[in-house]
Amino acid sequence: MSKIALITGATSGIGAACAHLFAAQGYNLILLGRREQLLTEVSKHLEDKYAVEVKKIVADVRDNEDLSYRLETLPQQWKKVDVLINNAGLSQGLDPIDKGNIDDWDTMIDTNVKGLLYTTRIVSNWMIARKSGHIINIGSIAGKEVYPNGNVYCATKHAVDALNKSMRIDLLPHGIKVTAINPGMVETEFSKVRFKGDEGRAKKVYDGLEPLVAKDIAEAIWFVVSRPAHVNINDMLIMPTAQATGTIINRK
Ligand SMILES: NC(=O)C1=CN([C@@H]2O[C@H](COP(=O)(O)OP(=O)(O)OC[C@H]3O[C@@H](n4cnc5c(N)ncnc54)[C@H](OP(=O)(O)O)[C@@H]3O)[C@@H](O)[C@H]2O)C=CC1
Ligand SMILES: CC(=O)[C@H](N)C(=O)O
Repeated sequence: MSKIALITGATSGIGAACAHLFAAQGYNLILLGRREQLLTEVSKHLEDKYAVEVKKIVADVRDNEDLSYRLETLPQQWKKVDVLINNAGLSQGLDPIDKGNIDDWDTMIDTNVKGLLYTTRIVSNWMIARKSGHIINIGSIAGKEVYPNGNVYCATKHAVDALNKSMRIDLLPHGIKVTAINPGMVETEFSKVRFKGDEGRAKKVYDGLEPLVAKDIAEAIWFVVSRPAHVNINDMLIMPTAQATGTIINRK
């Protein structure tokens, strides 16, 4: 029987790259995101290419009622989730604390922290019932340090760091592995979303350096997931060679 991975934020970037890699390894997938068309395209491509089964969940992780309904009404065999990748997340804006947009703050907190909690609350119970599972939380270098104007995004990723450590303690008696993957600069839709569609500004973020690509992070996640049963990698920080900290970057 094939293993199952549930990936939130699977319509682009790191989540979509994980979907590809896990499908290539023969995993059946539950893919979650808000953009239905992209979810359909990714799912169809993977089903055709790798002959795996894919369940799509078009949902917003901020909406606990709808998310719970969609997860709890999955057929029983789809609740045997082996790997949960809590990846859905975003940054909105890059402003000093006195000028921040309150709606952006709410969006980041509701998605990056509360959405991750809502998903974990449900899926961890499925894992506890089977006394096995692996939860991968996508944090960030922004969860290890802060950078100018990163304030609320950094706070949400520090919260992910704390939750990752807490989850490992709480789920320890149940044999569930918990790992944080903390990327530096990865060229995805991340900066386009942060700058609200301003492609020029988004591109500038990666000027003069070779950033990570989503596949680099997916490969690290696969490495973590494919360790022997007695090995857990607690925390991984992955940066482009040209990036030393959140803001110290060697640009050519
Ligand atoms: N790129 C980078 O430099 C870094 C990224 N990260 C983290 O990696 C994770 C993935 O980001 P990345 O791949 O780079 O960026 P992308 O913007 O390419 O992907 C983000 C994904 O999250 C999904 N998402 C966003 N909001 C919601 C929501 N409310 N409900 C459900 N899904 C949602 C998006 O899907 P949809 O819009 O269809 O809902 C999309 O699939 C995030 O947690 C991000 O914070 C961490 C460090 C660095
Ligand atoms: C600084 C980073 O590497 C990260 N992509 C972020 O912008 O938080």
